[in-house]
Amino acid sequence: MTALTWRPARCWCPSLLQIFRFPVAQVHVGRPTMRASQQDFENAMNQVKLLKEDPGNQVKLKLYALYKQATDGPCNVPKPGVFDLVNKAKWEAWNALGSLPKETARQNYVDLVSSLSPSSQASSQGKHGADEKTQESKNIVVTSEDGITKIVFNRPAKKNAITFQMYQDIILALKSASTDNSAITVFTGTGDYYCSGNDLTNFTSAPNGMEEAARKGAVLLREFVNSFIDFPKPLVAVVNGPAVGISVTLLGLFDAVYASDTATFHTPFSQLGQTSEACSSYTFPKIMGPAKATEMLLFGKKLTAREAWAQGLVSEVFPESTFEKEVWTRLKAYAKLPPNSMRISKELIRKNEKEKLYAVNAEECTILQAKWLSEECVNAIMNFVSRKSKL
Ligand SMILES: CCCCCCCCCCCCC/C=C/C(=O)SCCNC(=O)CCNC(=O)[C@H](O)C(C)(C)COP(=O)(O)OP(=O)(O)OC[C@H]1O[C@@H](n2cnc3c(N)ncnc32)[C@H](O)[C@@H]1OP(=O)(O)O
Repeated sequence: MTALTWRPARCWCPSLLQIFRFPVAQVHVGRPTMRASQQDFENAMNQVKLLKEDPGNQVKLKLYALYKQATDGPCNVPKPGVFDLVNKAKWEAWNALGSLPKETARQNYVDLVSSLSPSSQASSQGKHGADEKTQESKNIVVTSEDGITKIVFNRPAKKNAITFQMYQDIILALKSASTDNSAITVFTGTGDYYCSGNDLTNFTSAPNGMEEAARKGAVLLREFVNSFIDFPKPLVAVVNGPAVGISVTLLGLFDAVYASDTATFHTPFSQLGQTSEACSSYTFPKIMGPAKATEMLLFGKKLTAREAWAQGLVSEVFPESTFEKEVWTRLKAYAKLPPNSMRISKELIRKNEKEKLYAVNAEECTILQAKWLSEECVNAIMNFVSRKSKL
């Protein structure tokens, strides 16, 4: 891809983007900030002018696109001619953001700029080899090679149950993967489970009281699910074993789901005194019809991999004996496809649903925040936590 000209001393303004020869930089996006204010945005624009090193083509296009989306909203200008490479690249980057809300674009701009600051780069330098781990957490392991960023649930002793920290690590991993130089992103699990869902002991640590824990949990869950709604690249689940709860409902926001024939899909929300999340109250009826969605989300029916495939939740089922080999061979081939075409086609599909998905996620989190404080939920959690002591 042609390089873009970088003039750190000059005022950073998208119209000054020229052509120059720099390798594409991998960007470690900093921990997500809360909603960015106009002042944060203006500070970030000034911070860009002070950058001493060229951040690479992809980052510059990302900055340009987020700046335009935050100031002008969705792309509203005609596409430049095929030979106008720089302006066409800028147009495509901006257009790929679709109907991303201005305030989200502003926040993402601030997050991206903050990750380019020297302190953030110092903490990430020297750690990101082509096939090395690109994330610190031991329970979420991120590697990147062959054009694939792999995000692994890595807590096999607890069936890959998701802790508070793991939610935050996944948000960070998706932000980083959205701007790295991989073509697709894949989730999978270590051990015999894909993921057993929310760590139910998350409910037992409420140092500032249950109401505060529930409020914080709802904020975390909403941001977590939004990071899947917003993810711009092809997102694939390699379901290597049983999947429970939120690891199942999130599949409705994935672009492809490949399952071993040992995988099962279980959403025991009613049994836990809880309700559906990750937009599944909208995506599951759309995917499998209301009757099948009810059996899963209300009645907690556990599906085999073949049943999940028949209901449209799973793209393809593979024999356990050949699962890993077949799936990774296929994904490495897919990762060689033109990334911009895949990204833009995904945006064409997703942009029609984004606003609806944001709204569904917000409503589900509000209802869950109340459910977590209900007697039904508290009793169910206590039963789980004390079940082994009753044996
Ligand atoms: C006050 C409000 C607080 C709010 C907090 C908010 C948090 C942030 C957002 C939350 C998002 C909510 C939306 C998500 C919903 C869900 O995901 S609901 C589904 C939750 N998961 C489950 O209900 C599964 C529970 N686990 C099991 O049923 C069984 O463990 C199993 C998965 C069927 C496996 O059984 P088995 O093969 O018999 O192995 P076990 O011995 O049971 O498990 C091995 C060890 O792993 C531990 N473990 C497994 N799953 C979980 C889990 N989900 N949470 C915590 N721990 C889990 C299990 O306890 C064993 O541990 P040890 O006993 O120490 O060996």
